[in-house]
Amino acid sequence: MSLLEIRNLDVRHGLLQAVRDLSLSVEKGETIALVGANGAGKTTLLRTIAGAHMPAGGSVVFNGIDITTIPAYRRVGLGVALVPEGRRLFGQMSVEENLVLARSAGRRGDWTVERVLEAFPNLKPRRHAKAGNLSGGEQQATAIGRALMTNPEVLILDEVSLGLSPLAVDRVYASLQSLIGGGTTIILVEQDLRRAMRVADRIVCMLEGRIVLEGKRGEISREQVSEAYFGLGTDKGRVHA
Ligand SMILES: Nc1ncnc2c1ncn2[C@@H]1O[C@H](COP(=O)(O)OP(=O)(O)OP(=O)(O)O)[C@@H](O)[C@H]1O
Repeated sequence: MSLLEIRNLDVRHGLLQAVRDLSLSVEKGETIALVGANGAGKTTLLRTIAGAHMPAGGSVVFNGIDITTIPAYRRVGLGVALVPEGRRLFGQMSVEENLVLARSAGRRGDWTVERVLEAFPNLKPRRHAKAGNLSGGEQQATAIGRALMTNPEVLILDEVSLGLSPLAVDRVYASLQSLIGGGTTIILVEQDLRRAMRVADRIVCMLEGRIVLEGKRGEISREQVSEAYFGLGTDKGRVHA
């Protein structure tokens, strides 16, 4: 049984259908990079998995439990954590307070403030700083740390690199790498194709609400992903590389 089974998912924003009849299985310990042009439906898919948006059709099954209609806060308790685009930290609260607050929402587990600070060493001197005064990279690290404090079984990261300097992106990925190596299941949206293809076990490319290409790292080329990204050569439907 896969950790996450998305079946025939339809998601709408009013009249606009952002996700169309989408099915995807995610195995335990896998890292999936979701790529695709602006408006392809990536954020909508992640938010629907996390329960921030309800689908019009289809189902989301996590650990064998149908969570399709379960509210977001209860999904956190089941082990689903989303790091949203824009990070959404409590700006007037310190890094530590943001982290501690998340713990009560999540599952029991090994993540502590100390462990997050070990995973993201650049946060150590900023522990008592207000989140609103942090750099973009420090905010992203705090947002990921906050998600980790819920002891997730699947960590969902939207636009990991958005608005960060190359150095800050390197730092965030260096920390993520230890999680990826440690068996945490990760679904991430990454605009930088080269980085996505370096970090993920599997690349999933979306176009206009559908998956048009998916393949394991090493079995899929950048050219294939680029073509799918722009909708070239995908008239045959979903392609498994
Ligand atoms: N709250 C909303 N209300 C109305 N339409 C929305 C809303 N959120 C997204 N959409 C529309 O749904 C479609 C999919 O958007 P979504 O943000 O999921 O795509 P994306 O692949 O994450 O794009 P981006 O890379 O630009 O974030 C787009 O056409 C977008 O305009």
